[in-house]
Amino acid sequence: MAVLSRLTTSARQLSSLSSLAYITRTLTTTPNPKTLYFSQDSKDGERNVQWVFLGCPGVGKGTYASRLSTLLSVPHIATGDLVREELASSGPLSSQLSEIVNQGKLVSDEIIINLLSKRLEAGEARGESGFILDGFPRTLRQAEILEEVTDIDLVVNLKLQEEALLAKCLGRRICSECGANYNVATIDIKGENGKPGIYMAPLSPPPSCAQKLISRPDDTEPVVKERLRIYNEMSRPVEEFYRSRGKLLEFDLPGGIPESWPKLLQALNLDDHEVKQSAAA
Ligand SMILES: Nc1ncnc2c1ncn2[C@@H]1O[C@H](COP(=O)(O)OP(=O)(O)O)[C@@H](O)[C@H]1O
Repeated sequence: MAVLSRLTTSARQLSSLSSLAYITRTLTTTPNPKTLYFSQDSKDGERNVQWVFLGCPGVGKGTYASRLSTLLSVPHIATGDLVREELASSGPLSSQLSEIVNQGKLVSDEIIINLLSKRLEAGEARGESGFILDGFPRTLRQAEILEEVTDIDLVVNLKLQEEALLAKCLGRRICSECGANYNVATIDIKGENGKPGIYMAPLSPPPSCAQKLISRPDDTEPVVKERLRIYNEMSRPVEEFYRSRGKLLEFDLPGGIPESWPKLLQALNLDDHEVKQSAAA
């Protein structure tokens, strides 16, 4: 896969890539996801979608990226998961990574690109094509490198007010046995001064997972606040990077999954048939 070899080369050369030039354009057009999605038909010899999900910690990137990856039959690649797998493997990087992650900081561009290259390589060996990236790029430099190695079709920017983000991170639970994600928080923020309120019901575990729930060590209040601060400092510019290239689709979450999923599909122009199939799944 060309993307892989170019990304691997970028990973090797990263330290020398001190000033990758990028053109700041003032395009404010919104991409047309319908065109993007339907142009991917493999029968026409086109490749699968190459999408990116941006958004603050706790916004639900993983939830929606994972649902869309099933719908579009492309892998969902979350760099946070790659980091956690590396941590769990107790490999040479793991103690260095755990310190960084547990302080809410970003790991280096070089490490993250190496982990992503390895993941793409393994996927290529399994015959994967296309991707939905979640949590990458998170710095301007990562975005510039990605732009150099491949064409990203669409970038979905999920948005939610900060009060809800903190509550969602603190309410996040994972089944230690099957890895499924749940959320025990009930979010009920009243609208005021023209700002809309938002209600999100908890995503409760079934009895089979209820006794096995754990929290991520970086989902504590001080660490979440630091991750939000770092997102604003390091990742907001990535939104502008894609906005200026006409690739950014802004999506304000209207509520929990039942309200947001159909609206997201609508915003992406994925047709009724697919919506009904996925709602039934
Ligand atoms: N693209 C990236 N660049 C640097 N660090 C990353 C990247 N993706 C993940 N990480 C590291 O992994 C941690 C967990 O990532 P993730 O699960 O995506 O968290 P979040 O809930 O904050 O979006 C991050 O706080 C960061 O330390």
